[in-house]
Amino acid sequence: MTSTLQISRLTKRFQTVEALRDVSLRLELGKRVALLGHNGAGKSTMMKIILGLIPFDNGSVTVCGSAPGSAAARAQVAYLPENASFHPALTGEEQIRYYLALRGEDPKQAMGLLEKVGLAHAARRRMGGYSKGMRQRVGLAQTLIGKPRLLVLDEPTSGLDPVSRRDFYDLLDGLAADGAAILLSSHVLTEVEARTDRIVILSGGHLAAEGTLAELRGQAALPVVLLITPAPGSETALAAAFPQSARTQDGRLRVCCEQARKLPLLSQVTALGAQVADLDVIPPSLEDIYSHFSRRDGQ
Ligand SMILES: Nc1ncnc2c1ncn2[C@@H]1O[C@H](COP(=O)(O)OP(=O)(O)OP(=O)(O)O)[C@@H](O)[C@H]1O
Repeated sequence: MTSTLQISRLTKRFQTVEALRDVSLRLELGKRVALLGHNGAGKSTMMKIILGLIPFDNGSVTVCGSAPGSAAARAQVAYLPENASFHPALTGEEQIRYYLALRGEDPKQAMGLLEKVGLAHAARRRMGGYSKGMRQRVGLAQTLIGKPRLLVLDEPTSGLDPVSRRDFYDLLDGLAADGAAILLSSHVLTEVEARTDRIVILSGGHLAAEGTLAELRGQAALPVVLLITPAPGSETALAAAFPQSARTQDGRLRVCCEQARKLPLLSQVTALGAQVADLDVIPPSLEDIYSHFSRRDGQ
């Protein structure tokens, strides 16, 4: 697979603070990668280095095969800051036309780009009257100029309502399907869990974990939870069958088990036949996994 971003043993210091330490990462075309980490973990520093805005001390970084900040790299990369701000007197269309002209592209593409982010209906309204979600869409339209191969998005959904968040991720899905690689930071783990391909956890400037959700689950080896609903009249028998269980407020039995014990336990539950009304198997969430890797690092 083609790699749009290759980071190898990257280290960056700010005076006495080691913002990034020995971080290695690869980002493939068409992949959506979430960059997670506590405040101060090094996410923005990594993004600034990828964009060529600040130098680094050690290691190597290549963006589509070129040095970050070089003309070749900048032609392939787009960036959306967390709080994109625009002149309130300009319309969305005027703003995008302006950016297109700056990039040496035909300003006539503006409406097409705004249409792509679902903002064509408001393109001729002044941005002073736009909601936060609409401004984020203008920001995203700006990132699409010149069909970049790498999109770097700093907390792109912060401040958006649930529907706007979902729409935003739908847009990202389309861009990734068209072949763009997307690196986004977020503190909203539930949306990241469902809408990205790989997860990178930075902790205190180093790479605490990296992989698909399934891979991180495997590495963390956290327990699985089984929620067993007893059939009416079988509550006592089931509680006796699973002495390690705890009863939930809604009357279900909660059993925690290691991954390796999951299948034997499921067999035990199914063997109880009609005594069991229902069963839910709950794997560890990204929040559990994130806490695990962060705690392991003392964060
Ligand atoms: N220009 C700077 N000068 C000095 N220290 C800095 C500078 N920029 C970042 N740092 C330090 O580097 C570390 C990483 O900061 P960074 O902004 O990359 O974190 P972050 O993960 O983006 O955090 P947040 O989620 O709060 O945005 C922090 O300790 C921060 O104080």
